[in-house]
Amino acid sequence: MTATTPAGRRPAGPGASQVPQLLAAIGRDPLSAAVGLYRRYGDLVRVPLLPRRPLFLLCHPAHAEHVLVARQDNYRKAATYRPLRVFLGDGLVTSEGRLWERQRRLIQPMFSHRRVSGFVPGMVATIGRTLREWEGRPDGALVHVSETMSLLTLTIVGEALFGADLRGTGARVSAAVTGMQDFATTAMRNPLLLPAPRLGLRTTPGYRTWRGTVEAVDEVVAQLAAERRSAGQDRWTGGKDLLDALLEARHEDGSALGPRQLRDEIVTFLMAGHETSATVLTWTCCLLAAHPAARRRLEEEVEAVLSGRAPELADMDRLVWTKAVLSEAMRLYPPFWTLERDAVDDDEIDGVHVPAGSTLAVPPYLVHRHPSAWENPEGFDPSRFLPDAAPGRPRHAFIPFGGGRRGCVGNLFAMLEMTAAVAMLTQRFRLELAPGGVPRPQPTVTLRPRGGLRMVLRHR
Ligand code: HEM
Repeated sequence: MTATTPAGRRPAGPGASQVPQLLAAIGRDPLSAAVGLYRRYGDLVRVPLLPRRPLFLLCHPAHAEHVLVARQDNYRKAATYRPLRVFLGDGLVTSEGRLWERQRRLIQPMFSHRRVSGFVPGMVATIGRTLREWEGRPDGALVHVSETMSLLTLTIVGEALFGADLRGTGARVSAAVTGMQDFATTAMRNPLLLPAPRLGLRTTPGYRTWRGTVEAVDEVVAQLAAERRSAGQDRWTGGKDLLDALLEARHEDGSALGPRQLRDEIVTFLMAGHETSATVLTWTCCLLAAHPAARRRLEEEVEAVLSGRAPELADMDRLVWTKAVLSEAMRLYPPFWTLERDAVDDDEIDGVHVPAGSTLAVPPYLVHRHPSAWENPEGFDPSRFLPDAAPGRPRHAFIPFGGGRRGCVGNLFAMLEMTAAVAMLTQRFRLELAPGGVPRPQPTVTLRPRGGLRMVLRHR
């Protein structure tokens, strides 16, 4: 199949009469629907969802670069993020314009290389504590990998950014985030959402339960802000954390962040900073079990670099295969499997007219499999991420952290915690697939293994 839509031609895609059928398919499984559209029509697909406001599916690395980087000023977070906005408010992920710029300026320094590097000892201690629970389990026990990874990454974010011990409330927050994602996903598939967002949300099944979930998270968040530890001695950095920065921030007129903005930011970081990394760690465990040669190489690297001791910051650069494995897991199962934007003004992509108000979906899941950039795209092959393995690969063929100014602020944080977690897990255990094998991905806001992931624990 030719992937590119020739310039100047009307883009390929289903006709208006096929839209109801397509909406039903999106409702059932949006990932399969996107893959189906790509296979049938190529890498620039136009779907006439609403009159004058079509949906474009863009799967080529050059499209990703166009929307996320080259013409980023013309694109804002899509209306499909509205269900998320109800939960995250105007936090960094969902805000726009000057408000977003101000927040990003305030928060970015907290994620500098120096600051984030300082989190490594705390991350390692938390990972060690989490894995000790598995050490007590008998060989052959079934462990809940996705749940453990979720609690692990939530605990790390809580401690690093908010100086809070979330081990007690963690399971509640984690379950709430999952509930929020499920609801947001159902809402995003509600055909009423785009023309009538409020009605779309209220008519989505589970709306009431979901409001309850939001309130439960709000309680935890309010408690976090109220319990701000003043001494800070037991904080990882020994210095100021994100919560301090938010509490101390002042607008140009000298006023502090209001309680609503503070709440939105905390909820945003609890969500964006934990479920994503947890999902990658979960898929990584699963892929390693399915590819024993890659796992053996990982075990050898971890032994050669660490000789049985805990990882330190200086080791991170030397755990080259470990990081390649994580990148390959993110290529195949990018947590944010689709990124969506609305066009502010008219644009042209590959010679195709994109009217203002169109929604553009750029799915990393499909960009990461585009044959122009990836050989054997469906295969698991971490060596493609070894240094100098693919000098000519377009930069935006790999966009697990998005791109441009709205790219992930926590990417280094995530890479450090995930590298340490995989290395420490490999030192102690080997995880085997339980009957049923590799689960199918479930496209919610993040791409989770359907039904969670349980694996068989083997001690090394
Ligand atoms: C493997 C882990 C992670 C992945 C794959 C990931 C992916 C992404 C992606 C794709 C975006 C852009 C979304 C869009 O363009 O619509 C994003 C934004 C963001 N991420 Fe991450 N993320 C990860 C970990 C983290 C962590 C650990 C944190 C915080 C500690 C974090 C905080 C954020 C925030 C606040 C934004 C919004 C940035 C902005 O719009 O200015 N993420 N992330």
